[in-house]
Amino acid sequence: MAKSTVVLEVKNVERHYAQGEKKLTILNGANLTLKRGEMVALVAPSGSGKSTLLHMAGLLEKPDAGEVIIGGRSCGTLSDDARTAIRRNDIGFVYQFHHLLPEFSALENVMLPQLVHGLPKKDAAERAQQLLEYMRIGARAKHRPTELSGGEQQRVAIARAVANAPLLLLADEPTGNLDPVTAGYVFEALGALVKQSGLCALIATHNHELASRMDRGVTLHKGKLVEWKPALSL
Ligand SMILES: Nc1ncnc2c1ncn2[C@@H]1O[C@H](COP(=O)(O)OP(=O)(O)OP(=O)(O)O)[C@@H](O)[C@H]1O
Repeated sequence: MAKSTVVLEVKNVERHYAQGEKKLTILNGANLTLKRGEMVALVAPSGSGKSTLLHMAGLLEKPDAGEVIIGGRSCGTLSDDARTAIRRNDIGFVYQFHHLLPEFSALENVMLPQLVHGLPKKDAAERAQQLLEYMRIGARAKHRPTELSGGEQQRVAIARAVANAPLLLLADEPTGNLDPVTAGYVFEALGALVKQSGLCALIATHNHELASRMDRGVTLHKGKLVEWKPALSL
């Protein structure tokens, strides 16, 4: 990665969808900068474009205008292969539903991306175990997803997302499917990981309490990102 501590830059990003004859503008000059070690909440009403923004930042979709820069590389003009490589090496994704592979243990689920990355099995297993310990579920490493609680499954999913030491973690409602206490545990584990590893995270959430515990918050207003204040009722 470049020397700069800036990991993600979203610059004047626009995204429009066709709705019949009409043009639906979702992002309209969205700007955002994320630095190493930062955990930023994305709090905005349903349908305002949170997932759309995460898709742009995660190189899953291309903006209609503007630029996404990751680790100093402007991604718009890169080939599909280069974008896939950045997605695989530098970005971790966490979703509301964990999408763990049911036939594999927690440990194996965290090992898999590392094996795909070419890491020897022994090293992948060691790192996977370390990450699970870090998420305080090391003792459940041999269990399959169905033998784990929702919060435990989500912690495995987070460990898997950071297994290849990405620069950037993008999470779409990672605690949306959990009760408030479990959501708090998962959030704490995620926060500790961000601080410890120096990655940065953009986390879409409807949970204002969790959002207020992050370094800062942003919200979407008329397609632009503006600072979010915990007191604001959205
Ligand atoms: N491929 C698409 N084609 C047309 N419209 C789309 C497409 N994807 C998203 N939209 C529309 O764009 C808007 C923003 O969607 P998005 O999923 O980004 O919202 P969101 O803020 O993540 O919502 P939620 O909190 O409900 O998940 C919505 O009105 C949605 O219907």
